[in-house]
Amino acid sequence: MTAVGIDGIEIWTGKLKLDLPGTFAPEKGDDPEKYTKGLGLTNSSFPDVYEDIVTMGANAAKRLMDRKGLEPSDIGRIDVATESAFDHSKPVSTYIAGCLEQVYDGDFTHANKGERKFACLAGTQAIDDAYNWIRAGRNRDRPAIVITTDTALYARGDPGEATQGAGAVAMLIDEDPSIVELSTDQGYGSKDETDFLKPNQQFPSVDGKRSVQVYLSRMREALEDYESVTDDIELEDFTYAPFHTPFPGMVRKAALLAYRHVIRDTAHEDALADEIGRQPREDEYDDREAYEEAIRGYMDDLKTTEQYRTWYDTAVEPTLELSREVGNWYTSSVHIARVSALRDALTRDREFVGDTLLVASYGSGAQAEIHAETIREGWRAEIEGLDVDDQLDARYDLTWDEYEDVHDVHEYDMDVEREIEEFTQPDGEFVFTGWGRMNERQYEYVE
Ligand SMILES: CC(=O)SCCNC(=O)CCNC(=O)[C@H](O)C(C)(C)COP(=O)(O)OP(=O)(O)OC[C@H]1O[C@@H](n2cnc3c(N)ncnc32)[C@H](O)[C@@H]1OP(=O)(O)O
Repeated sequence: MTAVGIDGIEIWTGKLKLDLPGTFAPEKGDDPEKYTKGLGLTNSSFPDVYEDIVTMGANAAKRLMDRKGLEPSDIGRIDVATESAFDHSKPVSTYIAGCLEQVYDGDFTHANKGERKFACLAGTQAIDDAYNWIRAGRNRDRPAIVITTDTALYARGDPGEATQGAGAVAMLIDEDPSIVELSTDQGYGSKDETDFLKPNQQFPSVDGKRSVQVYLSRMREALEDYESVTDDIELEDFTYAPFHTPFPGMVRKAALLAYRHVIRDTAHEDALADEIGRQPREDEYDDREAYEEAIRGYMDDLKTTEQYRTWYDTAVEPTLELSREVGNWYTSSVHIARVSALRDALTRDREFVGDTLLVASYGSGAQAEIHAETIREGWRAEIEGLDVDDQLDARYDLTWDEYEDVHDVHEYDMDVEREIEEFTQPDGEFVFTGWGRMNERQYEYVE
């Protein structure tokens, strides 16, 4: 079977940043370590006044097409995954295609375009759609572009305000891919939940604490489902485990649960038995409460063991590197976790071809999905070509007052009467220019 997977990746970060321990924490009267140690975040990216989900997505896609030497007529499909769409009918992919057609010869007339929604999970689902379309032989040898793009903003004063972010990832899905091949095996955990939702509103209604529990429950179900269709998971089989990362502290919780689950009844559990005992089994306890208490005690001990720390520091911690610097990018979040892992492999000069990633995606509302990916021959050149560090370094560092202005500018229902100047100069990129006669958002390319 011909391999299908991710052939190219480009990232576009919002061009502003908010320093969480330095600027946000003092305003909120919080200890800065709540952000750096608790949530695990240093900065959040924000869009400048001329940026939005279309400009960020189009800018990432243009970089991808230029890098890969592609013209619009080469592309068979453009899918956008977002939970920040401003149009209930016209998909964001048409706006992005319209931007790209301003700068390339030819057009995307014969490309199938769409928009995928399932909170932060939608990007992974859009990759699935592209994969299935290629596997079904309907692609006429053409690749698909999948774009994940979000302005992850919460209402001012909501606890979620600490976990905002903005950015886009563009990925080329193709046969014989350069970066990773996707597995056919997948595990799902899915339930109707009301933990985080946006019923006809821009900012989420979110029950933050519950959303954390829902994430963990759906991930456990997805892992069990994945195990049911594959051989038992061996930790050694996966070099990295990129998770959906709303904030790194969330992944710290998920990774510990996953580790406990995977090592049960294995030599890893036996190896830890002298130090922290064996995992509590439910049938050893009189009631559920006592069992759960015992599990909590075991987990507290487990996370301090050298065995666990070594696995976490090698397979999980490196996937959090970009997230710490940019915050939650919703649909892009798991995809920047994968990029962080690949960048770590590059830094360590790993012999990486043929290694496997265990990729765990999640969307509120709620569904988790787990699959494996195998590293391909061309990964190194693709990752070396990314300029993420330059983009992060170039971000404008907002003061608190500027942050409030930027949040207001991007709130759809707020009429900002005062003129707010852009903080950065657009340079070789798409920008938002205003509204057209049918209330459509309009864009231009600035040289
Ligand atoms: C959108 C999705 O992807 S859904 C899945 C995740 N959900 C979200 O992202 C929802 C949006 N976010 C939120 O609602 C909020 O930001 C939350 C719920 C994540 C956190 O809310 P808060 O109540 O402000 O923070 P909280 O008091 O729980 O502190 C966060 C962490 O920092 C820790 N912390 C607090 N102060 C400190 C400190 N001074 N030093 C070290 N750690 C600290 C807390 O103990 C907690 O860690 P723990 O959960 O491991 O105990």
